[in-house]
Amino acid sequence: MDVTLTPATVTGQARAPPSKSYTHRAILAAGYGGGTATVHNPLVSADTRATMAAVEAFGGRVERGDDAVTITGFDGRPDVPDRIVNCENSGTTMRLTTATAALADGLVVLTGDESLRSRPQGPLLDAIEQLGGRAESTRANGQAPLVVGGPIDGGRAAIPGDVSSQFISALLMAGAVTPDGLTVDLETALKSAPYVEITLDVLDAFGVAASGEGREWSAPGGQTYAASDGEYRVPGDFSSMSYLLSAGALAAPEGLRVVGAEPSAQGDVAIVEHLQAMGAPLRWDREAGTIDVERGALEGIEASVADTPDLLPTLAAVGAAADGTTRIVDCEHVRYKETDRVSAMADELGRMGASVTEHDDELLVHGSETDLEGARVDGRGDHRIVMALALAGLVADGETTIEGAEHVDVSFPGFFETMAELGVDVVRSD
Ligand SMILES: O=C(O)C1=C[C@@H](OP(=O)(O)O)[C@@H](O)[C@H](O)C1
Ligand SMILES: C=C(OP(=O)(O)O)C(=O)O
Repeated sequence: MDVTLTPATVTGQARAPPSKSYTHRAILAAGYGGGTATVHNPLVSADTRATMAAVEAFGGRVERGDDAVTITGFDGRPDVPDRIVNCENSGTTMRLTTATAALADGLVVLTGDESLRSRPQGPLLDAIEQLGGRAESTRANGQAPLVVGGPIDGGRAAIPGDVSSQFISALLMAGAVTPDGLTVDLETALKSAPYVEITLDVLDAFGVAASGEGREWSAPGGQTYAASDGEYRVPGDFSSMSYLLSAGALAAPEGLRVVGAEPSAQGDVAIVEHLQAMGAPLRWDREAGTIDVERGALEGIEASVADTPDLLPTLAAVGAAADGTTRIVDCEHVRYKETDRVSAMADELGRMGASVTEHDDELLVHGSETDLEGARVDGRGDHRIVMALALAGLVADGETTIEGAEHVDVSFPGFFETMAELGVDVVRSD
């Protein structure tokens, strides 16, 4: 599906979708449990449905209700699935459940779509082998399809910290139910570190201890996952909110309110400070969970995405409409996502007339709203590229057509409906 946008102003109120990262972890944590847990306010999207299906494949039961998912877990001992585990487009699902597979007494086959089959899994496979499990890439290239099995008892594994934090999250989640517990030694400094904090936050809510700092992270073994009173509530998603808040900063002369913005461990709350630093009037009432933002005279900033890789497409798009240079640094790991997002944003914003310079670990966007021109752009089959290009389309001169707009279903299924409710003319075509 293509979506065509014309310049617009936005106003009114929008609800933040539930957090994708918290939802994945809550569903899998409940899956590791022995009893039943209800996850309230879950994100139901293509990626989280893949995690639900994986929990079912490992022997859990997942029932979807109104604004809740009820899960009966497999009690720390996953079945050997009678089917492949299809992680679709979701890196989080594949990494988290590859470690689950290492607990199975047999072999598990994990795969995904073309994008996921090109993303790095090698360090996690090596770690599982160090722990005595079997972990292979069928093409011997460190990518899915994967064949993984165990059961591992725990132990100690060394792994790089700068490819994906999901490897560490995965090993801690699985390590807690091993007999011996699991310690991860990082060979390089951790990137995307707040996502490991999200993991610890969810584990804590399920009564599971894990800890670490710097280069050593561990989960004692023999633990049981159980949510307090069998209930867990997912907070709002700040990566998804980054598009709504940026739409306000770019195009809401009368202001825009985002609700569902309660504080949590998400590193992507940094979008609030980035937009303020760029000059957008923005107020976050943490108690009420509301953020009010208005259009501002935006100027370029320097921002590190070491901890917040998913903000790169948003920052690049806003930077393209801000005056001066936006310098996005520490971004090499953003190349290992659904697509190489550094080069995708450089190319697609370039098609809209922006001047963008790409380096290995840095993206320089030389912005000016008056230079952006509507164009036909490729969403690269990547939800975040689609949503970021929609932001540029709000302020570009003329029509912007985004190809592959349906991919927003991965993390923010109602994105274009929300934009339309805020006043944007969204025209869909095949
Ligand atoms: O654990 C998670 O929920 C995520 C971790 C990050 O990936 P990396 O740790 O691979 O950078 C992030 O980009 C992804 O969208 C979600
Ligand atoms: C990279 C992302 O997710 P995942 O790694 O789960 O595919 C994302 O949501 O931007």
